[in-house]
Amino acid sequence: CAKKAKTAKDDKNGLPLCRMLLAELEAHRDAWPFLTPVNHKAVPGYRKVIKKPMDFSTIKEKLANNQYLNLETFIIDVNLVFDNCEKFNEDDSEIGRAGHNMRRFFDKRWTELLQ
Ligand SMILES: Cc1ncccc1N[C@@H](C)c1ccc2c(c1)OCCO2
Repeated sequence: CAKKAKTAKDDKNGLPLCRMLLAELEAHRDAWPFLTPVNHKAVPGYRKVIKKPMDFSTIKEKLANNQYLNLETFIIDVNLVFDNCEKFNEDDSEIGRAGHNMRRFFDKRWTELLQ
């Protein structure tokens, strides 16, 4: 059969890379709104507006349970955190700005690591 393309996305190093990237996200000063699931009882409207909640602790759990096929499926969940943030929060707000900062940081890091 055709030799599988060797890229960081699907080779055996994909998952250690995900764990490293997640550790960096969790350690970031602007990670605080994203560390645990949003408590929809404390945040009116959240459950209705955000169809697929995601946060760093849930991603960590999914990594531990081997629920990510490769780096690609991991990146999709990380981007979901930031897309949910943009949908619910004003750009000019504490949480909105934290989301933009975290997305910028993440995009820079995974593209650097993939080169
Ligand atoms: C990412 C996000 N988007 C929209 C709303 C919340 C959150 N984060 C939660 C943890 C959160 C962050 C900050 C809070 C809070 C909850 O509850 C009230 C006090 O301030």
